[in-house]
Amino acid sequence: MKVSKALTIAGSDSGGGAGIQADLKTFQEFGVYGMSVLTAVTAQNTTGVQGVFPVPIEGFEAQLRSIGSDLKPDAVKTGMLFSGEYIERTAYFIKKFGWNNLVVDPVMIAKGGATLLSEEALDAMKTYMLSIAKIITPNIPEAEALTGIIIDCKEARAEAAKVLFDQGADYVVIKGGHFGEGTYVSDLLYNGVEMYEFVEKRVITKNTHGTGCTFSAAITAELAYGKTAESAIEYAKKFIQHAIEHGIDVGSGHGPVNHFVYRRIAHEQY
Ligand SMILES: Nc1ncnc2c1ncn2[C@@H]1O[C@H](COP(=O)(O)OP(=O)(O)OP(=O)(O)O)[C@@H](O)[C@H]1O
Ligand SMILES: Cc1ncc(COP(=O)(O)O)c(N)n1
Repeated sequence: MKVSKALTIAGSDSGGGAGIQADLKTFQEFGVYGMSVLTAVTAQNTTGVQGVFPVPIEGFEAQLRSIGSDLKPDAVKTGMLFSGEYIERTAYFIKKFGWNNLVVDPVMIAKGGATLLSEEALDAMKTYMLSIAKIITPNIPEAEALTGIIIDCKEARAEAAKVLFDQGADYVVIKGGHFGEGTYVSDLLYNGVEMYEFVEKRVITKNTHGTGCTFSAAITAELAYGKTAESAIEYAKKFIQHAIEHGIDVGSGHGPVNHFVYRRIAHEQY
């Protein structure tokens, strides 16, 4: 049986809602064969991050080599890359193995405020990752950090999208989860020519752990199937909306979004 294959290069979330776990669950939901390379292990649950433990760099590189020497992902995503050194090595191996369809989710800070990317890594993210990214999916604070633009209105968000495009990504998606408290939440897509807005109703819920990881994993799964960037983003937006609407009540803090939402809805009909 021939299957589409996707690789995630990211950190582990022991709580299972974000990071590698969110990515693999999402790939599975899309029927895509998932592979993973771990940058760091986080001790984490719905209340926050209790510790961050990087995988030794030799172990990190060994995972990339193992995949590159045997398996060819149809699409790749990056999440928590931990530091400039891991970023530089990630870009090197992606180029060396000729992996295409790269989605860069420039994870920097967890929802609870824990740092997942060291400050010195900002330049490495711009230098190494943006130039090879097909799609970059920053949230508002990440787009601000990468561009130096304060995003307090739609015009500023569009300006930041142009700057990120000029830094090398083919498609820039600036997510709007952190954009005000309005009735709607909108993500902006810029492809170098036009700006598109994807708008959905804002879901009032505390269960939003892993929204960004799940959204970018869904885009990656669609790219692995050979979909265009535009249609991958459009479908991923619908997927994350369902996943947030059906968020899971586990733990005492921010529960995760629901990665198996389609199957669960199907089961509830019986
Ligand atoms: N309350 C909400 N209702 C509907 N959609 C939302 C909500 N919050 C976030 N989203 C959507 O979820 C996706 C992820 O957006 P967000 O801005 O939360 O990313 P993020 O901050 O990177 O996520 P994370 O906090 O997991 O790192 C986007 O498509 C965004 O529009
Ligand atoms: C390992 C890892 N990667 C990414 C996130 C961001 O997700 P969130 O902002 O929803 O906590 C996280 N918390 N942990």
